Amino acid sequence: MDIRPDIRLGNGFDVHAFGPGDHVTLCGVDVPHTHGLVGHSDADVAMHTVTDAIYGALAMGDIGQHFPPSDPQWKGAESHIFLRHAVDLAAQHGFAISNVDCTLVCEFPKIGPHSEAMRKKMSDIMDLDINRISVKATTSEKLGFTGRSEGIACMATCALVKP
Ligand SMILES: Nc1ccn([C@@H]2O[C@H](COP(=O)(O)O)[C@@H](O)[C@H]2O)c(=O)n1
Ligand SMILES: C[C@@]1(CO)OP(=O)(O)OP(=O)(O)OC[C@H]1O
Repeated sequence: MDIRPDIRLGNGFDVHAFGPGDHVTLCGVDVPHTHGLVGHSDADVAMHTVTDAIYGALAMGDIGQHFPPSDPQWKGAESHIFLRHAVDLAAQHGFAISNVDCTLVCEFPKIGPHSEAMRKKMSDIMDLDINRISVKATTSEKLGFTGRSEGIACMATCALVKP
């Protein structure tokens, strides 16, 4: 008999381009900025990335398969809908989320002053202790599309456990 707990790791990656606007929404927090982010939904690149990491850990597709960008239902949608769907899907399959770690890549806006609010927001949406949620940031040293401030990229890792 296999008595090991079932542990699953998933990763996520997403990019959204800057466009007109005066703020970006990251992890559900509105951060004032010189530009907005372009997307079919609210373009919350961080929340999409964490959502995809959970789907990845479950080996159950990706955000675009669950919420097709061709479906007008999701136009302008708030991304907590997608994240909560992934969390509920994990629970339906007997998994608890152990932890989430995400890294935003952009020169601006600076994430540090907002990271606690972002962790708190994700904690509330996921019903997960804030100490299990990490939000980090790095520049790409002015290299590449993030370095040219053409958009924001995000990477995330998620661990699921089935006791
Ligand atoms: N958008 C960002 C980018 C970076 N930070 C913080 O600055 C630190 C140094 O960034 P480097 O890319 O020069 O290594 C980084 O560790 C973050 O703490 C940020 O808050 N927002
Ligand atoms: C979130 C969805 C919803 O239609 O649209 P976008 O906001 O464009 O975001 P993306 O990261 O490209 O993922 C695809 C879609 O599922």
